[in-house]
Amino acid sequence: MTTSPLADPYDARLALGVTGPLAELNRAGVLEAADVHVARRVTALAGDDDPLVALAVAVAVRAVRSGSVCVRLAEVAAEEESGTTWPDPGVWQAAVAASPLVSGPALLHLEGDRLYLDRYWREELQVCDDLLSRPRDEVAGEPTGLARVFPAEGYDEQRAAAALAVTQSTTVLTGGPGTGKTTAVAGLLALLAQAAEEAGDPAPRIGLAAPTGKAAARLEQAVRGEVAKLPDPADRARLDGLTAMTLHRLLGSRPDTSARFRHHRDNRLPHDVVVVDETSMVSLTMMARLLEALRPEARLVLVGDPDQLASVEAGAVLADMVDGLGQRDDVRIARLATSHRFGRTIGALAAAIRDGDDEEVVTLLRRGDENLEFIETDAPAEPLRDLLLPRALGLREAAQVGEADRALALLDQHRLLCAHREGPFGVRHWNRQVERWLSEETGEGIWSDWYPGRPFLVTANDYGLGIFNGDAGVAVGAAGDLRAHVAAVGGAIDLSPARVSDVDTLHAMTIHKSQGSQAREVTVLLPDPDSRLLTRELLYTAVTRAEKLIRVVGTEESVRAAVRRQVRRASGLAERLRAGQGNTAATADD
Ligand SMILES: Nc1ncnc2c1ncn2[C@@H]1O[C@H](COP(=O)(O)OP(=O)(O)OP(=O)(O)O)[C@@H](O)[C@H]1O
Repeated sequence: MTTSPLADPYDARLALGVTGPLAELNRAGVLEAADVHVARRVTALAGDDDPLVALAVAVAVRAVRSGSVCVRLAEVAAEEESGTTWPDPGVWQAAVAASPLVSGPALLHLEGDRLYLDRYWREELQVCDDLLSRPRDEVAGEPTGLARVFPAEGYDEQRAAAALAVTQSTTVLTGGPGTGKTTAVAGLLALLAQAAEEAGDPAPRIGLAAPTGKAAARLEQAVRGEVAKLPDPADRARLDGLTAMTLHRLLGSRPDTSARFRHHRDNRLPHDVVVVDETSMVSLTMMARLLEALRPEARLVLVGDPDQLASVEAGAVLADMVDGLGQRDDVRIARLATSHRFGRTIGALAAAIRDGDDEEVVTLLRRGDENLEFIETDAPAEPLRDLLLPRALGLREAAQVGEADRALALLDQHRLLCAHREGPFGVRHWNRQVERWLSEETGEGIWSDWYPGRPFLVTANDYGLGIFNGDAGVAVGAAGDLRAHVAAVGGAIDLSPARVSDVDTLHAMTIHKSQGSQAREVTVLLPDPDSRLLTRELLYTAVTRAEKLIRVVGTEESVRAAVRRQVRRASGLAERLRAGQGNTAATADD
C-alpha cells in the first residue's frame, strides 16, 4: 500500500488527541482517523488498554474499508510498503486472544491469525452454513430436452452447464465475457419450465436479479434475446415475458434500513428459481441476505466472472465460492471457457492477464494487431488528444444537428477508462481536459455542465424515468435547447436535462463503473506503477470491456505492475466452504 506522511498538524485526516502507535500510523497515512477513533472507542468500552489490541481493531476496521472481510495479523507487515514497523505476529495474536473483546460478548473474533469484526464473522459463517445446508443433488443423469434446447454444434459447454444446474440446487456458473453464460441460463430455464409442465406442476416462478439496475436491465434484455433464439416455440412460450430486477428489489428494500429486507428467513422469497448475474459484484452482506431469504427447495444459479473486480463493499464471494466449493466433491462448478464474442487476441490478452503472465501480456501488447494496440508512453496527453478530441468533436457535431441516434451510436464506439477518479490519471482530470481541448478547437467556451455533445453517465437508478446507474447518454440540440438522450436498455429515452440530476460527464469513466458494460473500442489509461489501484483484476476488467479493440496507454512498468499485483481480499469463506466448517462456532458463542 502506498502511503504518504501527513505533515500538516491541522490536516483533517489526523485523529486528534491520540498518542502512541495509533497516532504514528495515522500520521504515516497508514491508518485513517476513522480507524483510530473506532479502535479507541471499542477498546475503551471493553476496558482494554492494551495498545496492541487497539492496533488490531484499527487494522480490522481498515481491512473492511478496503474490501476484506477480516485481517490476517500475520500478513499485515508483509503487505505494508510504508516502512512502518508492526508487532511480532505471535505476540500480537496472543494479546488479541487475551482481550475481553474476543472472550467476552464478542465484538471481535480471532481464528488463527484471522481477526474479524463481529458482523462480518457472522455473515461469513451464515453464508457458509446456508450454502452448505442447501439440498444436494436431486435427479441424476442427463435431463431430457438438452438436444432440443441446444441443437447446434459447438454448444457442448452450455449443454454441460445447463445439465449440471438442473441436477444441483445451487450452481455457480462462471465464464468470461461472451462465453455464453446467458445462453446457458436461457437453456436451463427452458429445461426447468418443461420439467415442471411434464410433472403437472405450475410454471416455475423465476427471479432474475443483478447487483445494479443497469446490470439487471441488461440481464433482462440478454435473457429475452437468448430465449427468442430457442428453436422450439413451446420453450419460447413458456419463458415469455421474463423480467429482471436489482437484488435489492428482489429482496424487498425497506425505506427504514439498507441492511435489512422484506424477505428474510421468516418471510422467504416465493421463487422456485433465482438467477443472479454479475455475482462478482455482490458483497458478502448481500449474499448473506439473499441466501437467508431463499426457500431451501428453490434453485439458485449464481452467474459471474470471478476474475473481475470484486464488490465495492467487503467480500469476494464469487471468487471464494469458486475456490472453496471447487475443492469439494459434492458440488460442481459450471465453467464456460470459450468466448463467442470478441477478437481472438483480446481473449488471449485477457487470459494472460488472468494467469499473471506479465511477459506474455507485454509481448502480446507490443506485437499488436487489429484488436490490440499499445501506446507505450509516460506522457499520455498528446496521444489521448489525438484519440479523444476527434471523437468529442464528432459527438458535438451530431448533437448540434439534432441526430440523437447517431450521437448515441458514436458514444458506443469508444470508452476511455481510468483506474482513478482523481489525480493526473483520473476521470475528472481527463473529462476537464477534453472539455478544454473542445473549447480551444471550437473557440467556444464551455460554461455550463450541459453543452451540445456532452456525453454523460447516469449515476443513480430512477425507476420512474426508466434510467439506471450505468446508462450512458448524450446532450443533443443547440446550446440552450438541449435534450438529454439516454441509451436505456429498452431503447433511447429523451428527457429534459433538468430531470437527470445524477450524472457524470463521460469523456472518461472509471474501470469500476465500466463493469457490466462494453464498447466497441476501449482505451485504458494506466496510472503510475505504484498506484495501489493498479491490479490484475482491474486490468482484466478493463480489457474485457472491449468488443473489437483494446488500446493500452501507459508504460511497460505499469502493465507489469498491474499483472503482478493481485487484489488480495482477506476472507475465510473459501477455507470454510472447503472444510465444510459452518456455524457450530457461531451457535456456541450466541
Ligand atoms: N456455443 C456458442 N456458439 C456460438 N455462439 C454462441 C454460443 N454461446 C453463445 N453464443 C452467442 O455468443 C454471444 C454471447 O453469448 P452470451 O450473451 O450468452 O454470453 P455471456 O457470457 O452472457 O456474455 P456477457 O457476460 O458478456 O454478457 C451471444 O450472441 C450468443 O448467442
